[in-house]
Amino acid sequence: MFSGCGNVSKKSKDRIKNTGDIKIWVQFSDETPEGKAWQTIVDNFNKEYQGKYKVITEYIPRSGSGGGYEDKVNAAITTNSLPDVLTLDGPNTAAYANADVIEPLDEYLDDANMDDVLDSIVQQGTYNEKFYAFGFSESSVGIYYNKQLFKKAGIKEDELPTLDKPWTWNEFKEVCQKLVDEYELPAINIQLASKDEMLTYAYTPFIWSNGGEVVNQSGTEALGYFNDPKSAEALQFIQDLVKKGYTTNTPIEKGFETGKYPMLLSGSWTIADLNENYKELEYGILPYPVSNKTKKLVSPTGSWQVAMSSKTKEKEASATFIKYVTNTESSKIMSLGNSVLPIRKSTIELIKNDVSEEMRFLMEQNQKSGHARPVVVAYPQVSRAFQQSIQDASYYKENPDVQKIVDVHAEEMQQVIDRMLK
Ligand SMILES: OC[C@H]1O[C@H](O[C@H]2O[C@H](CO)[C@@H](O)[C@H](O)[C@H]2O)[C@H](O)[C@@H](O)[C@@H]1O
Repeated sequence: MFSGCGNVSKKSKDRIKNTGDIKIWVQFSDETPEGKAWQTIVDNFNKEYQGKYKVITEYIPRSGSGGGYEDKVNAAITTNSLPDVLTLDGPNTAAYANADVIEPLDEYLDDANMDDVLDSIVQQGTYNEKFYAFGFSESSVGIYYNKQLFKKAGIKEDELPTLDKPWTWNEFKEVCQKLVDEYELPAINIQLASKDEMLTYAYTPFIWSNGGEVVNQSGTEALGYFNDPKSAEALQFIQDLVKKGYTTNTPIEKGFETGKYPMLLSGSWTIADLNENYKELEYGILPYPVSNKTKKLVSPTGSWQVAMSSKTKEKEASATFIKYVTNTESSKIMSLGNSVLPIRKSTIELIKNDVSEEMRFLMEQNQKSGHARPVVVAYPQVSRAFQQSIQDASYYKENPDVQKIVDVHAEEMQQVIDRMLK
């Protein structure tokens, strides 16, 4: 009898808590273009579902080193205090799903028109054949260049690379030399100083372009892949850029934006920043430089996603919001507001005439050469080892032997992968 009473009272407690209000954590600030676009979507949702569901967002920006948000999520996992819905980066899906932090969404998606969603978004959110996390934007990275600095250094518009004829690594180095000779400053900020996921995200395409890999297809082997000479050659390319003074791991703050550096390696969201805060800058975007040997263009994809905490009591409300933030209209608001790539074919159709030439270029590059980061349960640790190997390579005086660097870090990756697979 006692136990019966206990159950009834627990159930009714759950019902009382089941109010339709949901809390969501996001990894950006409400003052950024992304935060503003997000709040518009949330306001629209709250209006449409007034009286039924209500979303409250907590904005927890990632710090410069990529921590902040992730640290808070990790702490909440241990104290069982995650919100109903949380954001997570695309390549972390396997780690979160494997640890049962997030809930599969498949049973809620019958009316979500999933055929309209880009394959890259479905793939990054899928683990063990279940769909766990829904990307709310897609991404791409390119080489931003300052039109005036290029012109003054004698680099003509018709010499610039295209998606069909990108610069090889050697051609890219020749251009860097020309710019360094002219301006006596590094030619490009490749964001080495970010020391976070940006390094894995932006530099793995160099490895793939050269025919290398970080891990094998099934994500079980790093040894023999990350330390294959083809992968090492890509790190050598990056080390050479630092060694020759073409780039630096201690760049001037906002050096490209303020017209000092001729080039910047960055994602599509930089378009929003430049258009808003550096209106004077005349810039364009160029494709990734390609391996001298293969000449294969590869660019990064992947983006932040929304997922339902496996502990939420508000499953219907959470799923309804996740579908809302990823529908055609919300994807349009996010893409135009934060200059990020759409996640749906219908959104691409809807906005293709409204986006800038630079954005259209990145959308095309994405279709032609986009490559997702590997699906590995130990992704966070593998990525950290990758980032460390880049850091090591960039300190070329201390670590001149790139093969040695990849040998050490491939071993480190293998150890964490093996531990996870046990
Ligand atoms: O503004 C869109 C997003 O831009 C960043 O994320 C992108 O770069 C990350 C590497 O730094 C990469 O891991 C992620 O998959 C890309 O979408 C930023 O870190 C995000 O907070 C932001 O939503």
